[in-house]
Amino acid sequence: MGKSLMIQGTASDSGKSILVAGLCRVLHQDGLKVMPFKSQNMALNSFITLKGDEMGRAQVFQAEAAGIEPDVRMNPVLLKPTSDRKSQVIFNGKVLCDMDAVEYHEFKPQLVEKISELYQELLQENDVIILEGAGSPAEINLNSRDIANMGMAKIADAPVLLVADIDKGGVFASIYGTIHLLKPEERARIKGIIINKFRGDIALLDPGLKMIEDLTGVPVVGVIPYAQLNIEDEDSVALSKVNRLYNPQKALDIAVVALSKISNFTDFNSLHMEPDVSVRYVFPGDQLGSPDILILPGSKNTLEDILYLKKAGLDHEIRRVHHEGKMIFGICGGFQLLGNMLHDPAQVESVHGSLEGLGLLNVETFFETEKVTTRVTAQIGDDQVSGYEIHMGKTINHEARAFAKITAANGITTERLDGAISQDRRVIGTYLHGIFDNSHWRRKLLNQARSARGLSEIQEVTIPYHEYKSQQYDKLADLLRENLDIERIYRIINQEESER
Ligand SMILES: NC(=O)CC[C@H](N)C(=O)O
Repeated sequence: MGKSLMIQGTASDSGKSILVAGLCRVLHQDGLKVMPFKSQNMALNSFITLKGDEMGRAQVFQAEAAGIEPDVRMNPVLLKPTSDRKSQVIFNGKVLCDMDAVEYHEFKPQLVEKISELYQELLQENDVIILEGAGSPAEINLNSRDIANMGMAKIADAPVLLVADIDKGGVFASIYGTIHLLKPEERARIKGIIINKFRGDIALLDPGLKMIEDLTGVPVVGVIPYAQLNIEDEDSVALSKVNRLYNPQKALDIAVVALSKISNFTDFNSLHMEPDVSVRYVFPGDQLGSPDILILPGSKNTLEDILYLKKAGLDHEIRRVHHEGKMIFGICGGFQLLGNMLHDPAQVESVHGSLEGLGLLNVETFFETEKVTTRVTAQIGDDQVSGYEIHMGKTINHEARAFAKITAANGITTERLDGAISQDRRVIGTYLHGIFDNSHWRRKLLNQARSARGLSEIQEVTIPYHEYKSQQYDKLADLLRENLDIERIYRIINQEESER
């Protein structure tokens, strides 16, 4: 029977996901069978498992850090916001329906039993499960029906480590306030405090650590310095911190349009590994300039995003970049945006009915009520690539060329075409998320952009993305081993820490 440890935060973006990934790596390195778990995720950035189930992205990189294949049971509930009020509710990898916040709050008690059965199953299969909370456990208006923080800690009977972000300021108040807003039995679960994203002199911090320990009766088990690691983050809180400027020391300028409902922005993480590439995100009001490759990413709401692009004047700007002879690349929602028309008669995504797209690809998209979630293998020229599809839209290609030939979907051999390429070959659209993670094909595409600029091609292919990520997880584990009292954390996991 496995053991549990839960990481909760004093706020969103305090570093819970990364900490869970790092602890998964530490335990994995120590030879334990460890699995990440988050009962409920709210994110547009999702992933498709080998079985074709959809789950949150954070548990995917945590699973990689733990050295295991992502499994939908690691994230039973995924909420994908479709508008400011509604979310698509995904349970165990499949869409249940759209609900607003009140409907979901009413529905939650039905989930408790299911989640707890599933959790027991996972405990049987693992030595340790590291759970991640959501936001803060002190949302006192919602706590009666909580399944994400203390509600889940109770189901799992998990000791909790509370992480707080010192970079934001107010760290002691947020720790003290969070702990004191909890009920006594919840408070008793908190066995350690971690201060994250610290920059500065630890000698100055030390007296504060002692004081917060005395005030709360909870030991500080570590202070983690601010570190720059290229590790996938789950939601667009991370996107607001990304680079918005071209790094002129790099030969190729790749610009990704930051759509309002951007999904799967992790599609572009592997591009950061390339020595000749600068990746920047373009928000409304930013200069689009003249990028060598302009990328339109996925979108949870393509119709809303075409209106968003038009309102920001980015539609004209994207056409200008095309006229300048640059490459335009659309993935999923981005592919749909490039087409002539978007039709949503059943109001799957929005109430807008039919809208004109950017008109750069002769394709049109119809939104359907059934969602496609597949892991695929495909052929592009002589490259075999892998990727995954997550979409409700179906796109009819009137161009002469497709982008890829799909050869297997969810492990079953198939033959169908994906995507489209324009006549001038400079506009490319595909449904394949994760396409840039294919190192060999990625280099070919980058070389095409180099040739267009008269630059010589680079033959050397960088290390496979999964190897690069593995190195990053090891670095993260080193950072935690240096700055956390790992032995004490093991005692906490084993519930050997004496009661306060
Ligand atoms: N992942 C995406 O980009 C989805 C695109 C679009 N919203 C669809 O469902 O078809």
